[in-house]
Amino acid sequence: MQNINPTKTAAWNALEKHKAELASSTIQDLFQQESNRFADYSLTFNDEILVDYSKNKITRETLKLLRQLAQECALDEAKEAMFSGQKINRTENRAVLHTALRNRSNNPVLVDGKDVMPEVNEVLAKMKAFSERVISGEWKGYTGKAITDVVNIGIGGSDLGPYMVTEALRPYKNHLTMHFVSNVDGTHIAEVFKKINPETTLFLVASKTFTTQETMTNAKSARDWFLAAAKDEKHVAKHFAALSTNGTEVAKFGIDTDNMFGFWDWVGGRYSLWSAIGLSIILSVGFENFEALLSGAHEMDKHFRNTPIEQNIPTTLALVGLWNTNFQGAQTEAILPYDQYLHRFAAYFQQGNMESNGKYVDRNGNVIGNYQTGPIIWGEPGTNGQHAFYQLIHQGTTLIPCDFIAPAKSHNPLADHHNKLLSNFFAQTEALAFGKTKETVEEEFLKAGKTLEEVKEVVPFKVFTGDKPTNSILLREITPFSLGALIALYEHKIFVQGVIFNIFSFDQWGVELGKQLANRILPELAGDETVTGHDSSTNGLINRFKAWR
Ligand SMILES: O=P(O)(O)OC[C@H]1O[C@H](O)[C@H](O)[C@@H](O)[C@@H]1O
Repeated sequence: MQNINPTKTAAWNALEKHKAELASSTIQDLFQQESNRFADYSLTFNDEILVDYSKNKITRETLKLLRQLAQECALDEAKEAMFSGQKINRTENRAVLHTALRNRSNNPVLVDGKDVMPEVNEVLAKMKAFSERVISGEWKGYTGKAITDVVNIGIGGSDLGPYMVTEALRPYKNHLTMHFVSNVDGTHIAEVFKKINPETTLFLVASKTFTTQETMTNAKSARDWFLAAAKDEKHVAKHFAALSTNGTEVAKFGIDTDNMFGFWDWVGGRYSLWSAIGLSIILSVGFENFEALLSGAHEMDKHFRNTPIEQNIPTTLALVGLWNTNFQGAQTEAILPYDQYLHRFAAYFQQGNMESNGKYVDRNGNVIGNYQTGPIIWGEPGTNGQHAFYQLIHQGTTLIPCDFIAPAKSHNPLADHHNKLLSNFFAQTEALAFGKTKETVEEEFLKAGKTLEEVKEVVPFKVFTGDKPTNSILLREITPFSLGALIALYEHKIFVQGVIFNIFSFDQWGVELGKQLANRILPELAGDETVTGHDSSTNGLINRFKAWR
């Protein structure tokens, strides 16, 4: 992977000039100039996912220059470095191979000269056998009863991915009730304890490192709660499994390593739902559906690796996103799924994108001064968002590019709900792009029998400038396969942007300082003594906490 400052490329320079030339055009103008924008600026994956990026302020020239930028930043070489197991996570000296976890072709993938596929397949086979026993009821708890509830204890990548997918695939669910505990706030696990029975509950302790404070604290409380009922430590083996890379810590915690499902340091936490961390997904929807999820992602991996840049969906979305943040002034990106089952999708990619590309130091170790790296990611399912924050997207002073995502086919085709839902999706992207002029507002008033004199004060507030960029991602249906492909699409989008930003997308040093300071503060919270070792604000807060608790 080369270390190229994107702003030093010829393409970046040309994009700056091009941006100035386009400044006076609106998205509406571009639609008037090009009658076929939809056909020319949309791509289809596998006849299952349509990506329409026509409602962005881009032209053929914009795309040509953005593609040139990707080439000048050696994107193809970086892609091959990732897929072939090179240690592109240089600050941790690790390969980045979530693609190997879903490598359904089984072609060898080498890390340090060793093919990782046999181990990947071995863990998959172990998860299959285990999940079948639990789902069928053959696996019994300590009083001989079958498992009814599964509690995944994990945080960050060991929670967001499996939780998001489990929710997204609810239509494929079996009888097991799933719970996800992440927060170290005792409330989170205490509320789950109220709903479960120790005799019929299986705890999955999901942690890549098996040292994460929140997860280990929750796991210990789960164990204490379980033993309060089961009494005998030997019963732990029937009710606790570990999903981790750290066998030593798993054994120390007291979980039978027969019940451990391993993965490897070349799986990033936020890219780990495809690994043993996906066991809760398998328990919820069955192994076959998990395999279909892997297959969907694998198809997207092949598309990303092999499709020329002009038709390459993740690359195109990455380039359009980069254009919006670095040349159009956007700082955030909203992800707006018009599908209730995808209600954690934005939260999942908040970690995916912001932990990967929220970096201010480039691959040479220099502070980045003159371009933006990862955007702020946020979002909520439509139409809820429409009644909450869309006001600002339509009429605020900040530009917010949005991804609208929806399935054509609903899993719950109730009366006309789905047409209503989708009419909102289409209408929003139309409204954001084309707006509403002063003339139209006045015309509407005239039609309603008002005079222009009567309404002149209110007219400005009813004008929509439009010219707001959106991507529309329409899926035929949310299936395990299409969901796998959709997730992989976003993962690769993040990768492409990270390559061009010249940053390391697969480390996360930015989360460490807070943890370090919390470890220093924790013992200070124990006694009643006044704390004086920090700044006045931190001292003041700690001391008031001690007085009030
Ligand atoms: O899976 P674990 O080792 O418990 O890590 C859980 C999470 O914690 C860390 O702070 C990282 O920021 C995340 O990337 C990670 O997913």
